[in-house]
Amino acid sequence: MRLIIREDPTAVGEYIGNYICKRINDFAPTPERPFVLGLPTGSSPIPTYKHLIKLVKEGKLSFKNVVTFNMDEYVGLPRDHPESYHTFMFRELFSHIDIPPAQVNILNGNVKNLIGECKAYEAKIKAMGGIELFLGGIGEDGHIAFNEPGSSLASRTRIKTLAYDTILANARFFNNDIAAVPRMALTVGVATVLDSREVVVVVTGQRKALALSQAIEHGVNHLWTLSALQLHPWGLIVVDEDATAELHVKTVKYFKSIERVQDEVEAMHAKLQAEGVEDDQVGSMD
Ligand SMILES: O=P(O)(O)OC[C@H]1O[C@](O)(CO)[C@@H](O)[C@@H]1O
Repeated sequence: MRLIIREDPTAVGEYIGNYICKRINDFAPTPERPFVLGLPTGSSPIPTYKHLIKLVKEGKLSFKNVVTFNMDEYVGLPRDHPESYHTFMFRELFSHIDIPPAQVNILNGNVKNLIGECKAYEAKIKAMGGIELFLGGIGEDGHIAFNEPGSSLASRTRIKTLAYDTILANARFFNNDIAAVPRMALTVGVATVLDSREVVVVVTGQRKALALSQAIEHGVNHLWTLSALQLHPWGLIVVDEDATAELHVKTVKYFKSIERVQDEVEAMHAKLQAEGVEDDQVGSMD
């Protein structure tokens, strides 16, 4: 796992936006072989989305051959509600880029058969050949997507009852009316995220600092589901200075030293891939 530290949320968004841009361009997607991208909602990814929009407008990036799968959606909130994740994604990203709407996948929390919806979502991800890069956000309790504390680390897309902490945190999007926040969501599972070939997680702000330290300085456990990223060979967390507030100085120093050689490792990885060496022979970048 790698940890990249940037000054503030804007710099974090620029880093992740450029990173995703490079991954998509290196992949050279076509209609027959699209780049499959997982995406989150929340306030943390907004600077990344702003930067991706800028790159598309500058002609440096195209989503024409990108297929997206969102992490989660509330249950029972109308699709056109201003706080549905469907509305959020079109408002913050999809309406400003060149992605064909048919290539956007977002769970539908308004169907009768919610279990069927979740199974079909997993099947569609599989049919697309799996997710190339999953960008994720976390909650203050360390949940990734809506995999609340106590979620199985082997979980798949399913219905999830939101933790009270999450309902409180998300009330800010519902005029601080706790009663207006949906109680349930559909979410990809921890295992769905870990199945992706690469996972990038954005963590900004001091209120996420405890979750970050629990996820990277302690063992893998189901109470801080982001900690499962330790099991992934290609995990990257990009944070701002505020989010490092609970980390040990030696942890910060360690990851900063890794970043210094990051470019060399990436160059080596690209060279080995060009020579046809499989990913698992290359090893991780931690
Ligand atoms: O970035 P914010 O606003 O803290 O929101 C994070 C929330 O968004 C989510 O990514 C929901 O998809 C959750 O992981 C988390 O609850």
